[in-house]
Amino acid sequence: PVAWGYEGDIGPCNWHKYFPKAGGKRQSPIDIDTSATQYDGSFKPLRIHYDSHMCSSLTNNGHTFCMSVNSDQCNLSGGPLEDKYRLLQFHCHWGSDDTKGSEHTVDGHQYAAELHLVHWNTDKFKSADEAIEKNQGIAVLTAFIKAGKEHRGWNHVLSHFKDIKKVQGTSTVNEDFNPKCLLPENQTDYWTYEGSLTTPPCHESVRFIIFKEVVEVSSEQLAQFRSLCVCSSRKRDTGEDEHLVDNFRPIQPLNGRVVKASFQ
Ligand SMILES: CCN[C@H]1CN(CCOC)S(=O)(=O)c2sc(S(N)(=O)=O)cc21
Ligand SMILES: [Zn+2]
Repeated sequence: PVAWGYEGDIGPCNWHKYFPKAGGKRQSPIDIDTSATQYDGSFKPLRIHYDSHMCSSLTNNGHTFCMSVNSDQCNLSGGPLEDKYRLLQFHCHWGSDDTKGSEHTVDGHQYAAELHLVHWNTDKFKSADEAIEKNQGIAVLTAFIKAGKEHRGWNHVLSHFKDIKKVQGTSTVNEDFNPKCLLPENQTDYWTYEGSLTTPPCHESVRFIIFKEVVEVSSEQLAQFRSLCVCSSRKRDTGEDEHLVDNFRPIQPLNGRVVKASFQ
């Protein structure tokens, strides 16, 4: 597999050389210009049904932490979606300080981090591997994160970070944890548009559903995100491990796409 990253020669400006879809016309992330969004009154209520008795595993894949979920009881439907989608994994993107880190921006404002809950279309496809390459294959529930009061739900995930400090570190999470607790209270107000995976291979298969309400976590919790190492490449001349920061892709051209809003 081709190495890619977020800085230097293997950074986002060169992804298209090895991953041609990264130069496509419906790439993500984008800036949400709230003056240009279009209200769509036809959306049905979003249905987010997650159970909490699910075994999952937390991995440091060298680009972010990834909580893989293997419960067929975690489903998403309704809203702008025509089909039923199953939760595959969730992860986050963040920056080296609280002033940057989200992938999408709102009227040019970048948040400290961004949560992605990745789902695949089980009505249309037989496997996630098939769905990730196909139009309407993936739906990503997205919540912005800012520094504020401590988020107790996140501690269930962060408590496992010591086991995944190194790349390819994996920890099995068997506790009673429901990822729904990571979402904002208001789940009726969101923006949605058709885009892509924000990492290589950047398949143009993603429907993004982005909540308007921002979730708060403490600065200490954000610092724990940044404690994860890339560690796969050489140690800096200071001998310290390279840390996994600024793992957000820059915003991409809208190319005429319209961002729909579920609210007026
Ligand atoms: C580091 C690799 N990230 C990707 C891994 N997967 C695709 C598998 O490619 C072979 S995936 O479908 O789970 C997703 S969703 C997603 S984002 N940031 O758009 O929500 C990125 C990826
Ligand atoms: Zn992501």
